[in-house]
Amino acid sequence: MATSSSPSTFEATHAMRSASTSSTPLPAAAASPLEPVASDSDALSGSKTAFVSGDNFFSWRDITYDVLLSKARRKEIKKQGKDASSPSSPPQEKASQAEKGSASPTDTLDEEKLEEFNETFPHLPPLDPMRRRVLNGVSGHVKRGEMVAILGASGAGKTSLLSTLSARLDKSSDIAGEVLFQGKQRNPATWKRLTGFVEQDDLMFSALTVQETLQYSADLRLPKRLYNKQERKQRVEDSIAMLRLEKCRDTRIGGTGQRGVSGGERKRVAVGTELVADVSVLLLDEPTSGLDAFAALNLVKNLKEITRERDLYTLMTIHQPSWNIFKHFDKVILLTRGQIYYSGPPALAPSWFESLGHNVPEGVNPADYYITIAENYEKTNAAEQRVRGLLSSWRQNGDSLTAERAAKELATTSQRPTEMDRKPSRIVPKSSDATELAGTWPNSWLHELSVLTHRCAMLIFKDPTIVFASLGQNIILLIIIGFAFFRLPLDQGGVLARVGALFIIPVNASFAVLFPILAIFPLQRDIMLRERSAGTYRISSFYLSKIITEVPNQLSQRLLFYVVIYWMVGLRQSAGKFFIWIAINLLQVSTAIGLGLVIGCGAKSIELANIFAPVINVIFLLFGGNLLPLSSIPPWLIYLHWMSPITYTYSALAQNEFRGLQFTCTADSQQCYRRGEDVLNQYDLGRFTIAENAGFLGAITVVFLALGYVFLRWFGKPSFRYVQPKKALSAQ
Ligand SMILES: Nc1ncnc2c1ncn2[C@@H]1O[C@H](COP(=O)(O)OP(=O)(O)OP(=O)(O)O)[C@@H](O)[C@H]1O
Repeated sequence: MATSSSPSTFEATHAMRSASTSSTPLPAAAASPLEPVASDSDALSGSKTAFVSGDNFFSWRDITYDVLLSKARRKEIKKQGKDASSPSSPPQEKASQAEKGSASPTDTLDEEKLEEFNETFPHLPPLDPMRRRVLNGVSGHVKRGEMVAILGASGAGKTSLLSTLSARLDKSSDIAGEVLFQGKQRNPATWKRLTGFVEQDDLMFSALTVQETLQYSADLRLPKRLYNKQERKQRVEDSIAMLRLEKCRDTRIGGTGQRGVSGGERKRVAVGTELVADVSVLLLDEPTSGLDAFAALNLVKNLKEITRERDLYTLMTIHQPSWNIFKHFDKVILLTRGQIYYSGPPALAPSWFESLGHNVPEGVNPADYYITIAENYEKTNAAEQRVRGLLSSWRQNGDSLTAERAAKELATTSQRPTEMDRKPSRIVPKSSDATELAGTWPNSWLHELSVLTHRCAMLIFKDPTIVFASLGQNIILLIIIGFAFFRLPLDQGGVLARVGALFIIPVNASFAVLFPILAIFPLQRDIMLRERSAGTYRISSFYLSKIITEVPNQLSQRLLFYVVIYWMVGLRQSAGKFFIWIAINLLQVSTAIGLGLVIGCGAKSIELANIFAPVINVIFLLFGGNLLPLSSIPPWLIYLHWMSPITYTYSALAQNEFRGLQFTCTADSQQCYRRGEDVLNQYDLGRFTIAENAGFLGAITVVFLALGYVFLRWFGKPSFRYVQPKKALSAQ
């Protein structure tokens, strides 16, 4: 494969090269008050990058994104630093690194390399040896109504660029550069509502239909004061039509083990959940992944139409597109090692690469070819030179090429690229001026609560698998426990069996309630995180909606169990005692719901939740029952006894049953309890009254629910970070 940059077959190459050497600013005629242009000669000192910005542009310049190296690697580097400063550091190490050639600017950071880096990129923030530079001086822009793709091999930095531009970044990374939307800094108060971000793992509720999914999104994201119910419905209808989802509107989304919409339709629905809102920027992370070539092409064509129709700024990452798909983009940005090696219309890519001596072999998909040549898959020096050649050619000449094109784009200043072939949009956003929404939520807290509660209830009704499974579990345990303790007699055997039954019933409840909650809550939490990163609703309304639906759901499921088991075991025949039995057990179920929410909100994944839940439950039953007498619990563990809901449930149920009960003794009884009070004294179950125990259970429920809320706030806060001009390596 030839790697030289001559002979040139690209007509613009000559012009480009001369432009780059003379550092020609953009033609003055191109600039207008509406479309301010920052060119080579202004803005960031030292930057060579042409910067196109203005009312019709979403632009970014010299983006750098540095991530912390792993702890072990940082330790190693620190150690190496110390060793290097000692005279005994091995010189051959440096030589071998230089020979290999680095994969990215920060893979090895000897002084020579730092110097070379600073000479090549004087306008970028210096490298930090403790960080890895994932994006290195990336610039570009999307014009209104354009669809742009970011392409590159795995690990090239595509998702990082998309995340930086969307501002969805974690706190540990360092970012620098400049991002302008319509010529201004992004406003943190409005940006998340202006952008629709379609994530790669399109999490959705499998039980809801396409229409329901879109309707809930519209009801939550469109402000009620601007859109009445009918208009929100209409927006969903229009989105269904735009995304060609008519045929599957009543089909469930589906998921693992549940038939639903096709992969392509699922992606469209994910796009739809963003598009029902008044977004201006549509960002998509690998929307075609997992789709066959036909479905992928259809999706891209559809996205292009929508981009035109709604005048969006659309930017997506894409992995190995077919040439057919590649051609559909208005512009493509090719990335390798966090740097651009081509940015421009796809139609001009062949000439650019040919000018560098890279002719696409016959029968090879050009898009694949361009991505492949920018990686050193062969792990040879020649391949390394090829990759470096591509990068340096773009650095030297590509920017000028971009500048030339930008000048042309700007010359057609107020015209959108597709003004001529645009259809009038079905959807006319009412809150496109996002300042209207700045600092406020789209809807009132009560509206959020009502929509979210409705959705939670629908999820229970429409996917009763978990409810049926828990009911089945309750019935099986009812039969086993009921017959094991069936109609207990009032003799000494009946005393011990009663003690066992009154302990095992709350223990069973704590497991039976906790696990069904953990089976569904983590997914709901992840969907909440995605929805909240678009500023959709408050955490408190989400959390309360969950409590409002989960409490009656669990209580009603358990109620039947408690009624029947009371009769089967043959507990006290008194209405008052029966209702106390029900009340105490339901209070304990509330503590189990609270614990489920604490674990569900606190554990980062369902796997972790399923590890924590049994451990916590076993601790509570061990220290809360009569397995371990109070006197034998070590003092430093005694608080576990007082924290356990089983302690109070068991004590209250035992008092309710045993107080005033008489037992018979036979001559051969080794130990005889004649009165129920003797049993309570023996097991130390009368420390608090029934009412006090009920109070403690109520208090534990409140503490658990509050703790769950704190965890949810803690882990559920989306992280947004905005680069600020000239504030290198800082973040908000
Ligand atoms: N927060 C982070 N911490 C550590 N490394 C990171 C972080 N973010 C990105 N990286 C690294 O940066 C590189 C680029 O990642 P990115 O996800 O942007 O690649 P990509 O081009 O989207 O790849 P893919 O197509 O496989 O998704 C990868 O090597 C990744 O491991």
